Amino acid sequence: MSKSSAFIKEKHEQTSSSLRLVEDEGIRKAKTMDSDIVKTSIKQSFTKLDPRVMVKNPIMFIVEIGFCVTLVLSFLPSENLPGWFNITVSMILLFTVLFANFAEALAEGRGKAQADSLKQSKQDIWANLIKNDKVMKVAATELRKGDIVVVKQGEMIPSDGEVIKGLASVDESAITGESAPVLKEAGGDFSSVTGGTLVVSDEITIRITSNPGESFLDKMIALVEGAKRQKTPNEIALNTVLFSLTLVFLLVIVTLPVFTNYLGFSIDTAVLVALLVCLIPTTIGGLLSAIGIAGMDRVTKFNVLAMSGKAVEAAGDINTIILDKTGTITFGNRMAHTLIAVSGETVEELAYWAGISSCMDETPEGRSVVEYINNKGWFSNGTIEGEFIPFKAETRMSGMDLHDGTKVRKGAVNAVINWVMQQGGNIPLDLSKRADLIAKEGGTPLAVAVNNKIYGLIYLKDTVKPGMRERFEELRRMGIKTVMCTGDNPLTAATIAKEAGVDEFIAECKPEDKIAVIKAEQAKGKLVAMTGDGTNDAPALAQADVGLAMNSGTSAAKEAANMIDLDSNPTKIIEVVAIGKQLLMTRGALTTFSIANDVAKYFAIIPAMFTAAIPQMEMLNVMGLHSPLSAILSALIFNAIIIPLLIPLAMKGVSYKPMSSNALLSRNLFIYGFGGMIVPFIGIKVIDVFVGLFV
Ligand SMILES: Nc1ncnc2c1ncn2[C@@H]1O[C@H](COP(=O)(O)OP(=O)(O)OP(=O)(O)O)[C@@H](O)[C@H]1O
Ligand SMILES: [K+]
Ligand SMILES: [Mg+2]
Repeated sequence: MSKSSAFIKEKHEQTSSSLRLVEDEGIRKAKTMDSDIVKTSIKQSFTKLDPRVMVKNPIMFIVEIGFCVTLVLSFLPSENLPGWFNITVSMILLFTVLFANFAEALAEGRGKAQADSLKQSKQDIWANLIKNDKVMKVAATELRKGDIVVVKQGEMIPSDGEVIKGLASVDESAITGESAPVLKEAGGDFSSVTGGTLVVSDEITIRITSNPGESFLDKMIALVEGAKRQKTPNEIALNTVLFSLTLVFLLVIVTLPVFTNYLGFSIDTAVLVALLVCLIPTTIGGLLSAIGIAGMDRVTKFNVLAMSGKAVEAAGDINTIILDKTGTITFGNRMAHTLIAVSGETVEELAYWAGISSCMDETPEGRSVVEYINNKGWFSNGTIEGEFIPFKAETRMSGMDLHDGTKVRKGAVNAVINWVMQQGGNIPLDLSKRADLIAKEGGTPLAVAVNNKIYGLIYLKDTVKPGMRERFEELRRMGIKTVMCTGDNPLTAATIAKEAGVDEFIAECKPEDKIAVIKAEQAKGKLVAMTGDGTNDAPALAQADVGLAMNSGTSAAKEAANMIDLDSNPTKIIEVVAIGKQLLMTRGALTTFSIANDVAKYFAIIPAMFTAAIPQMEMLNVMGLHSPLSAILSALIFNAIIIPLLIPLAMKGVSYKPMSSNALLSRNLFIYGFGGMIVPFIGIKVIDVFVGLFV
């Protein structure tokens, strides 16, 4: 095994333990950050009182108006109410709004802190720009798409790009927080590099792929800062429902005095305001945006960058996951393992042509072939004159057209058979039997042919990552179907699919087939996630509802996806799905809780409002509250303090265990619906005992 492949394998093996480490470190960092975040959040709670900001959250805006109205009233004489009542209501309302603002600021806080530390890694970087064969020192900020730069050991990579020459280990900890360096090499799926990361060994030539201000780091900063946070369609829909409900209550409250006047008594404005605030869904109104922000933040803590909240929510509803095989389910370092000659050809002859077909093939597969036969002493790069035919997912072959007219190809067995037959060649009788033996072991056979003759097979070996079976089992329990789509042959695909425990597989997939599979699922009304790393995965990543690209992958894949896993661990889609589900559930649970809460508040406020005029109403005072004024204040205070009490739940999310959606739904309805009715009865009663001491 070459140094680089051993390195990649070790890296993959570290992933699961490093995941845990990243989490621990996250907790430690979070502790030191927390008190700062709380301080700024308290400040923010006041600055967010600005009506121009508040109006974006209509429910809390109404509470703010209520605060203003009762504040003004407290300076005016009142007939029925004691002088302190208006100002007390006004202050409780002010705190209700402040608590909601605090929740939002707190949720935003961590991202802002993270953005600050990312900005620090965006210091001045110099680049060695290659122009007209000369090297020039320029500022990284002047680099444009298409520029070619050389980065040496100890230098920062000036901007995002694709390695076009060489191989180097790169420390990406500025972005991923992971200190072990990763290997970057030209060709294949490990070629993209990110600006702001450090080359720790060797030297690479890079083609820049982003213009100033559009780099990955820029996007990442904007993202964690929440600068461009947009409400998701789900959030907008829920907001609309909640606001409509609020308008209905507003209408009821505004028309109430008409009825009471008719009945011959009047209700004070402060009492009406209190009733309105208790009835409108302030709990969820105050926590809604915090829930969304915290959900995104949980994804980031797992080292996954989600480009939008919409993607995270979609992950929560995913029915099908499409995975590619190489580099996703397997380690992705398909390496030449053995050469097998067919129909009486010698291994040396096969090795010679395998070498010629691969000497310019910069893919990891191609390089591994050259390395393998070099190590055996079968081949040395002499002067081979010819035109290189690069590997394409469409042809599934690569090779050389030599200047003397000889055509050499290696590639997927079927592809090479077709190519040889087109030139009138014969297919060796023992070829398919030997290819099948390789495939049955989960290896990838590549046939090697020269003109119309097949010389034999290259056995490319790849290993399934450990723990896959358990991870896919977990997905099954969540009710999610897994489909492996691979460009490899059906037999290899079947072996790997069985070993990894995926539900279905599709072999000999070209990029457009991967899209077709996704579209077919989507047509059945399913939400589809796709994980991949290669350029050939990019169109499918874009088509999927959730596209998770590996950070190690090509920039095409990363551009197309709406999520990037900085640790390049494809099974992290499971965590993203769990976080998405948790986000949707948390929102649902707190909405249920918020609306169920109102029931208890009716029983507190309504009898209190009417007992003076209609003594029989006292019957409804089931809670035995001290006095009408104490009842109203207690309900209002409960309504306010339930917001900060629920902040931890909004931020952490309700607990999630893999089970069917129906089971989850009834469990949550019970806890948050039933609990939402019981808790305020107790809460209001307890508060009333205290308030009753004064009122
Ligand atoms: N460098 C190469 N030269 C020739 N043939 C290759 C080369 N690399 C891969 N192949 C052949 O082409 C097939 C498709 O490869 P490709 O990388 O497109 O698969 P893929 O669609 O990415 O599949 P996977 O899901 O396994 O990642 C391989 O199974 C192999 O037979
Ligand atoms: K309320
Ligand atoms: Mg691939």
